[in-house]
Amino acid sequence: MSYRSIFRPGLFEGQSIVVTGGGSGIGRCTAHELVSLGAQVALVGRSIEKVESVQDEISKVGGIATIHSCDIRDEDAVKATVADIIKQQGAIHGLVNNAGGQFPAKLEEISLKGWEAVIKTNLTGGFLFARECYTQWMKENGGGPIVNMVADMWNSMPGMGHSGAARKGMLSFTETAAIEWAAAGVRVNSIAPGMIVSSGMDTYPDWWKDRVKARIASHPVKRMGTESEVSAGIVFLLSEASAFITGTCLRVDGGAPNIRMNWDMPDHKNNKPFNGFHLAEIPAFLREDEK
Ligand SMILES: CCCCCCC/C=C/C(=O)SCCNC(=O)CCNC(=O)[C@H](O)C(C)(C)COP(=O)(O)OP(=O)(O)OC[C@H]1O[C@@H](n2cnc3c(N)ncnc32)[C@H](O)[C@@H]1OP(=O)(O)O
Ligand SMILES: NC(=O)C1=CN([C@@H]2O[C@H](COP(=O)(O)OP(=O)(O)OC[C@H]3O[C@@H](n4cnc5c(N)ncnc54)[C@H](OP(=O)(O)O)[C@@H]3O)[C@@H](O)[C@H]2O)C=CC1
Repeated sequence: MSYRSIFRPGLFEGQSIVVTGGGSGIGRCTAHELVSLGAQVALVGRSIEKVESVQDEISKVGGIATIHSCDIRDEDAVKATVADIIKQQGAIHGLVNNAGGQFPAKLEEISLKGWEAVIKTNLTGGFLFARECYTQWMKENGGGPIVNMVADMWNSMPGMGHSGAARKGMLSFTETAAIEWAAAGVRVNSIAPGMIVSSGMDTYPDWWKDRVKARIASHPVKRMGTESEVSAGIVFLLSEASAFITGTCLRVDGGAPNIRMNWDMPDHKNNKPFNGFHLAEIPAFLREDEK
């Protein structure tokens, strides 16, 4: 993987930045971006093989990455991992709380175990990692930026009820942490990618992938985003360029608003589908001709 960043070389020189979920997709891309800007990174994930392979890529370009196998839902494991990162890297100057995931399913098909697996992955795990980075390092050492991964487009999105609930919770956590930890010099922001081409959706069922493809036609910029477009937003939020920005959420979604609000307007007169959706799919209360 070869990286040429649009940001100023040396932007993160001498900094140690943690990237959870750094073994694939957006996390892997962000790790490369940060290393190309002078940082050393701590890569966290459940699978040691995945973070190890990114560590190899990074060492091939002369960068430094430490690797840490940890399930972010396990409080003791998170405490030990943050301590180990501090021991190995000597400091934590920033945290990218990127690890996350879910499975597409209707609400009635989600078991309690499935619900809790997703809520803990996308809300509790991020809280635990941020809390430990704060208490074990940032609080007493001048603070640092924290970037939390959310997904604004899952607000009320059918098939993503568990993840949407967790991500909205993470937005609220971001706002509260930004206020409580501001005095210690900690900035806390969220980033909300829209539809991004990444390895993350490889395991999703075909009906979901078809649904994503169908959305492209009605997307304002008619394409999905890239991992590096998300990484660029993360880098901005980690950098001094965003020094007065905290407690907010940066959308990287090509202008696609909340999915619930993003109903396509049909061509009523000709009863034709518009932007990929047939009239019959538009709820009656939105149809002008039935008012
Ligand atoms: C049109 C709009 C387009 C929007 C695009 C949005 C694009 C979003 C993309 C991404 O976020 S991609 C990146 C995300 N990456 C992933 O999602 C990775 C894959 N997911 C996971 O790793 C898991 O989902 C997980 C929950 C995070 C893993 O948890 P865990 O390892 O603990 O899971 P399990 O032990 O396997 O299962 C726990 C529990 O969950 C139930 N379950 C799992 N899959 C399903 C399913 N497909 N349907 C229903 N239930 C499921 C599983 O059965 C277990 O419960 P019990 O059966 O034991 O009760
Ligand atoms: N791709 C997209 O369109 C969008 C993605 N997002 C979010 O962006 C983030 C990155 O996604 P993306 O790169 O696409 O997908 P990936 O599935 O490639 O990345 C998710 C990473 O999180 C790690 N992870 C998952 N669960 C845990 C856990 N319990 N403990 C530790 N690590 C964990 C995974 O590693 P391992 O399996 O080894 O633990 C994996 O490396 C996720 O939070 C995702 O939901 C948000 C909006 C859109």
